[in-house]
Order: sequence, then structure tokens, then C-alpha cells
Amino acid sequence: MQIGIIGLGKMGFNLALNLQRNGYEVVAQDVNTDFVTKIGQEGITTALSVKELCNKLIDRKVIWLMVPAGEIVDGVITSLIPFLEKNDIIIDGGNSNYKDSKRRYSQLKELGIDFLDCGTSGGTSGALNGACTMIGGDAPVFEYVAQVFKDISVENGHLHTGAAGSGHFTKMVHNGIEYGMMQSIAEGFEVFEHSEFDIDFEKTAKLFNHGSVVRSWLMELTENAFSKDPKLDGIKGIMHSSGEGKWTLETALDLGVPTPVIALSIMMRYRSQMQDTFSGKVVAALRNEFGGHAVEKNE
Ligand SMILES: NC(=O)c1ccc[n+]([C@@H]2O[C@H](COP(=O)([O-])OP(=O)(O)OC[C@H]3O[C@@H](n4cnc5c(N)ncnc54)[C@H](O)[C@@H]3O)[C@@H](O)[C@H]2O)c1
Ligand SMILES: O=C(O)[C@H](O)[C@@H](O)[C@H](O)[C@H](O)COP(=O)(O)O
Repeated sequence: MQIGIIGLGKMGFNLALNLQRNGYEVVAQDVNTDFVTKIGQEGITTALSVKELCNKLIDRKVIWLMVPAGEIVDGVITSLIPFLEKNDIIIDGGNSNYKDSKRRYSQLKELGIDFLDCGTSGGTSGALNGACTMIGGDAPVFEYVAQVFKDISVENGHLHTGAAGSGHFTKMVHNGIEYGMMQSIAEGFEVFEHSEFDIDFEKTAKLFNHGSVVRSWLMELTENAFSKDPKLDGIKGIMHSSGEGKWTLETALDLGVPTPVIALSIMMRYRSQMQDTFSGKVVAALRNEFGGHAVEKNE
């Protein structure tokens, strides 16, 4: 079976190799020609435009998008439409907002083009060696490519989650959980860091990975990170985010569902990006106003 893949960055490149290893005939394209050249060196058929990519795909085309979420996905889909026929399938494997995926499904449906939204988890190593995939869209369309998801995922690591949008909805909530779990691990180690004991972080993370309740892939990654830099002195504690946690919180608020851990983990990410805060100044000023409590002055 042939699969077109658009977007050969951290995920798409590895996914293309994963597909190739599983016997698929991959045709790969990216706006970054360096990545196109590099994947070509792996024996994968390349294309320099979506037109060329579509020309190299025969029969019912299956095209996997692995590009940044948002307008880029809309742009790529718009550029593909003139070269697609009815029942061709677009799979969006990126971290798109599920509301966008529902809209794209409906817009493509009107043209007779099939669309699946696929939340892809497991990071770059998962993309290469076996991912976790959660797929929304029409059941017959899913069935047509079910083997692809089975092949690129770990055992029991793929699921048709239901109607269009549900794949990315599931991935969004997964990432909300991810934010909370990471924040919790981080806070535990912060307590260690400030304690009276000389706790070895790497050894402790390793210990936690052997039989403890909190053993997990995230704890293994924690162990891994401390093995490379015992106190993480080489990096700043600035935490970026690509939006999934925010969308989870927004959705929870819309649904009236309390999600305090996820909410606070997002606040901590935003806070980490600020050197100082205006709210901190206001509280310090008010304490000083009502209680004469000391403030720390700027130099
Ligand atoms: N990195 C991860 O661990 C991870 C895991 C799961 C899902 N995702 C999601 O997968 C998607 C891709 O992530 P990534 O980490 O590979 O990003 P990336 O930035 O490494 O790669 C994106 C690629 O898309 C290409 N691209 C951009 N615009 C394009 C266009 N118009 N046409 C063709 N190619 C275009 C870029 O050149 C780049 O190579 C994102 O939605 C991301 O959120 C990432
Ligand atoms: O399941 C996964 O493989 C990860 O969640 C993956 O999707 C990615 O690393 C996130 O995009 C990071 O998300 P933030 O940038 O929001 O932390």
C-alpha cells in the first residue's frame, strides 16, 4: 500500500521510516527541502510539491499530514484538494484542535474526500518504533486504513475513538493529563531539592521506577534527564506549551468540569515564562500598604 506523508520534521520523518519498515511504499514531501533530501537518502520516494506527491500516488490516495497544527494544516489541505479524487483519505496526525478537525471533516465531506483525525502519542521515539494512535472519523474509512494504524503503533496502541474530532479530542485530554503528571513529578523533585537531605535525583527516579506506584514512562524520562545533568543546571526552568493543555482546560470549563490540577499546571507553565510578575508586585505592595510588610526593591 502507498502512503503519502507531508511534514518530515521530528515526527513525520520517523513516521515515514516506521511506515517504510512496515512494508508501505511511502511518498514524502516537506517545504524544507533538506528534510526531503534526507528522507530520500533513506530510500523513500520524495516529492517537492503536493502536486508531485499526488501524482506519485495511485488508486485511493492516503495522505498523512504531520505538520504544525493550525493554519498550516488548512493551507496544506487547501493545496491538496485540486489533486484529490472522491474517497481519497487525508489523515491529520498532528496535534490539531478537535474543533478544527470536525470543521475540516465536514468541509472535506462536501467534496467527497474522507478525513480522519489521528492523535499521535509517544513522542519521536514512538513515531519511529511504535506510537499510540487515537483515530476519529467514519468507521468504514477507519477500517480501510486500520492495518496502517495497527502496523505503526505498539501492540494494543491504536483505537477508533468514534466520530470525527474524537481522535484529536482524546489526544487533547491525554495531553492535559500529561501536563498534570509532569507538574506533579516536577514538584516532588523540587521538594527534594529544597530539603535537608542530599537526595540523589537520578537514583531516586530510578528507584521509583522499580516497583513503586509512580513508576511510569515519564519517571523513566525523569531518570534519563537526571542521568545527563544531575541537577539540570544546564537548562532554564522555562516551560513552553503548544496549546493542548489550554484547550483541555477551556473544554473542561465549557463542560463545567473541575480540573484543578490541569488548570494549575498550565498556570505554572505561563508563570515560568516570566522573570517577575506584575501580580507579584501588586500583592507585595498591598501587604506593604495594609501591614507595613517589607518589600524587595528593584536595584
Ligand atoms: N514532537 C512530538 O513529540 C509530537 C508528538 C505527537 C504529535 N506532535 C504533533 O505533530 C505535528 C508535527 O510535530 P513535529 O514535532 O514533527 O513538528 P516539526 O516542527 O518538527 O515538523 C513539522 C514539519 O512540517 C513541515 N511543514 C511546515 N509547513 C509545511 C507545509 N506547508 N507543507 C509541508 N511541510 C510543512 C516543516 O518544514 C517541518 O519539517 C504537530 O502538530 C505536533 O504538535 C508532535
Ligand atoms: O503524546 C505525546 O507524544 C506528546 O504529548 C506530544 O504530543 C508532544 O510532545 C506535545 O505536543 C507537547 O505538548 P506541549 O508543547 O503542549 O507540552
